[in-house]
Amino acid sequence: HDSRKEMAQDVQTFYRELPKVELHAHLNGSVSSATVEKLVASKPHLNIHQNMTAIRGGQRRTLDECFQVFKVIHQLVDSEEDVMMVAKDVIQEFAADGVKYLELRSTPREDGKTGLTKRSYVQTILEAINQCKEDGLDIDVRFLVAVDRRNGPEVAMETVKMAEDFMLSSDGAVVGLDLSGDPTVGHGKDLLLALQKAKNAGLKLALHMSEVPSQNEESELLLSLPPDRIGHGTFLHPEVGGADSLVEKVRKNNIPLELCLTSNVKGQTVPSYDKHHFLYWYQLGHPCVICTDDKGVFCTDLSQEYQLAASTFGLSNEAVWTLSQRAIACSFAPQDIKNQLEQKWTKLRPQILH
Ligand SMILES: CNc1ncnc2c1ncn2[C@@H]1O[C@H](COP(=O)(O)O)[C@@H](O)[C@H]1O
Ligand SMILES: [Zn+2]
Repeated sequence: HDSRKEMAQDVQTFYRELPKVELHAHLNGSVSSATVEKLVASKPHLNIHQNMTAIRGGQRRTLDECFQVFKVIHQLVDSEEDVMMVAKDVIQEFAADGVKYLELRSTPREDGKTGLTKRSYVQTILEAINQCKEDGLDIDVRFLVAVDRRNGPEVAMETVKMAEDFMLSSDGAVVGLDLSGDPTVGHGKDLLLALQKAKNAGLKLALHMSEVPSQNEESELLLSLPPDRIGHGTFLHPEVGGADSLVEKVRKNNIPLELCLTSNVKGQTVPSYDKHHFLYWYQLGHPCVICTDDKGVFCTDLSQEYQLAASTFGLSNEAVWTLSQRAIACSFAPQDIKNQLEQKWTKLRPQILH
């Protein structure tokens, strides 16, 4: 059945109309069931079914099982043509959900059989971004090149070099670097040099950190860079085995957190919505940005995530509006774009917040 229809019924108009900023979205995790259907139909020999690419309703998976799901999606998306369709669909879906500014991230992949190279992979996504712009979609899209921590320091360095090239040649579309991948594999210390190089070159850093317990040492190291944003940061604070020193560093540097409620609950790193670390950081007045992570895999969208945060933590519409507006400043957009977005929010406010 169609999960988008399921959602549309129970997300209130206010959250749909709310202008939103999405800063943490992995391309292949964001592929909707409608797009998966098209991919499955074009590759019948793979014998892949819808239920292998998405975690529906009240289902939970271990984080490990979530990473198996990405492998299935990667099998379905293995050519320039697929990457183009997926990127365009994902951008259109975010735009239709009221996202006015989107930072997509994706890990460059190659495939000998289709001729896909890591460079053509990124180039294709940038082309999709340009096409959506030409189509007049009301969404500004930027791109973060992702480093998969599983692939080790050499690939990380190679990816950083490519990201630097694209930053200079993409007319402002490539703004930063992401560090992601299975958090239980590899160690941040081996990637520090590559990350430092990216930062020195002017790429912004959005790093997954403390997504699982017992990574204080790695998080301490990564925070020394320091990154420009943190993905998840689920286990940074002392109440969950983190440390005061970590919290202090994050607060002192005012590093925004990208928080993904459904992803964390379905991936079982957080036991229930009301126990989500959003509350801890929000109560400190720390910059928190609500994001989807993998809207396709976790069957959600950004409107739904805002509604979830509001209903779980009792946020007024006013507070939700402020939350979405404050995300603008956390983006890696150039200052003139941030100003334009602020103006857009100011203009829309009386129509939507009554
Ligand atoms: C659930 N929590 C998560 N933690 C860490 N990394 C994640 C992730 N969700 C997604 N990714 C990263 O994004 C890739 C899929 O998109 P792309 O092929 O890059 O577009 C995954 O393979 C993983 O590296
Ligand atoms: Zn993520």
